[in-house]
Amino acid sequence: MLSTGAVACLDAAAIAGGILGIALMEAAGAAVATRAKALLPANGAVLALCGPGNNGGDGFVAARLLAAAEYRVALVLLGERSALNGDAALAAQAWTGAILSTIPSDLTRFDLAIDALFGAGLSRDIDGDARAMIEAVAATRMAVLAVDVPSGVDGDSGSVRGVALPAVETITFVGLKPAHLLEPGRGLCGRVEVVQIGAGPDAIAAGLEASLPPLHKNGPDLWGAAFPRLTGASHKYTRGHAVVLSGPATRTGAARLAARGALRVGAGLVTVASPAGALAENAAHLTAIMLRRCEDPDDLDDLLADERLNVILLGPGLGVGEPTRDRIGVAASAGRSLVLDADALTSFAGEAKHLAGLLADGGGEAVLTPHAGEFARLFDGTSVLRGGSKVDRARAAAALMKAVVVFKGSDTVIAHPDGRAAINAHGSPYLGTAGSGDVLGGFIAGLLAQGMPPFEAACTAVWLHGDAGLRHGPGLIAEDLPELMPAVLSGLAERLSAAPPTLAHR
Ligand SMILES: NC(=O)C1=CN([C@@H]2O[C@H](COP(=O)(O)OP(=O)(O)OC[C@H]3O[C@@H](n4cnc5c(N)ncnc54)[C@H](OP(=O)(O)O)[C@@H]3O)[C@@H](O)[C@H]2O)[C@@H](O)CC1
Ligand SMILES: Nc1ncnc2c1ncn2[C@@H]1O[C@H](COP(=O)(O)OP(=O)(O)O)[C@@H](O)[C@H]1O
Ligand SMILES: [K+]
Repeated sequence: MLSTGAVACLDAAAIAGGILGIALMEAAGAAVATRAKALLPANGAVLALCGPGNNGGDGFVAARLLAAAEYRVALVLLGERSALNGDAALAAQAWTGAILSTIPSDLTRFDLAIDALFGAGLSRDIDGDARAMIEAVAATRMAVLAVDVPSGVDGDSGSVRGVALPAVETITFVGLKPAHLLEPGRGLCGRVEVVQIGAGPDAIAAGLEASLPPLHKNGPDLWGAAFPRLTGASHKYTRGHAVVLSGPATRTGAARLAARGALRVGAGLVTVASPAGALAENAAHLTAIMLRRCEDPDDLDDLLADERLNVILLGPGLGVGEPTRDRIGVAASAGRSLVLDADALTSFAGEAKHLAGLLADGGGEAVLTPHAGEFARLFDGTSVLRGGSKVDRARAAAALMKAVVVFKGSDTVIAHPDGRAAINAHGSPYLGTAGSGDVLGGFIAGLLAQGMPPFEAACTAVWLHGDAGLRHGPGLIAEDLPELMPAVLSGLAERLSAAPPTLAHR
């Protein structure tokens, strides 16, 4: 993905490579016109809203092409025509129709608005004439086609600067920007289409270079190569052994949900480590998953004497306080891969640095999976909470913890301490149900158990979890998520064009 700042570098590299800026703008405007035609009735009426920069330039090009194709076009320019510069001025020169300085009073006659007010160059909150224009159009039922990003949406954070114009569709250029995936931007974009506008591979490489550290849209392209594959020689011990710590009696369900997730996603063995008082309750519900008594930190230490237990998940239903902190201390010092969720994170509220110290001392790899509330509690008092986008905050958290951070939500961000990050858009609101996050933690543990590196394991788990949510739809409860894995994993295997694991045994 590209940051908005990188767009200028990309343009400069394209121009240095012999492509004129106006050619890029013509291609961008042509793509907008093509999509507008698809949204418009024959001879439909278009309101083109053009801003003072190159986003407006794209709007002038689209307006010209639509007028030439016999659509009825009214064009409104924010600001003075004489104030237009560079390519936008050239695009305006080629427009021979009228330029209105205010929007027409009767907006009901328009079928579509092209929103070319502000794109990558939005630099402050919108007010005055621009705000009035946006509010007037937003108050109608007119469909809006946004150029690059809906005006008012900050391209890097997805936040709204004062006011934003919701779109049914957004056409962006060369690559996705963070605002297309981060809320509230994502919800304001409608359907997003990325179009190529003739910037060559060198220019795109320059844009990506300027966008470092890399930010990805989460999906199989990012982690498919690291996804575990079975061979005929695979057996349960090659698929890893995950341990999930259970809470006390009457609070054991979360751990079992996680354990079931770990097993279904492919861990060879899964053990629930349970306090004595909760053994009967856990035993009544577990079959393929093993059960061990684990009353105190010493029991956990004993359990971990078996080196084959390679991943430990702590947090779901575990309780907040000293006993949980002690168990985390033991688990961290065992040097295994850790997944810390829910109560494990809240037990270190305001003490993120202390937790980071424990993790560093143990030398194992860790994945932390806070939702927004847990994130705010854990990082209270640190610079992590100081502004920036959700990606910025996830990156800062990962750097502080020297661990992979999965900052959950409808726009889950996965961040690595080295700065690489991914935004997940593959999911469904039906995932917002009690215990859903516990299963996600289990998926991460199950993939770590199979040897995936933590960043890839976390990205994969988030995607699989989202895929399950999309497949199931209404009526989803957390128990369904592990049981959807056979279908989800078969679908993934097809996507990766790898034979489903069972074929390897034929
Ligand atoms: N390679 C690509 O991807 C290509 C990208 N292209 C297109 O270029 C677009 C980026 O163009 P851009 O850099 O000129 O910025 P843009 O969004 O037009 O806004 C800047 C203007 O808005 C003004 N302004 C800012 N905030 C304001 C506010 N709140 N209220 C009022 N005014 C405000 C700001 O004023 P200033 O801050 O300078 O006072 C300045 O005049 C990009 O989104 C894409 O559509 C294509 O043409 C082809 C190649
Ligand atoms: N609107 C949504 N779209 C996509 N995913 C969502 C949405 N709401 C919640 N989720 C996902 O559901 C999970 C909920 O986890 P969490 O808040 O920890 O719940 P719990 O503690 O009940 O298990 C997270 O993975 C989150 O990203
Ligand atoms: K726009």
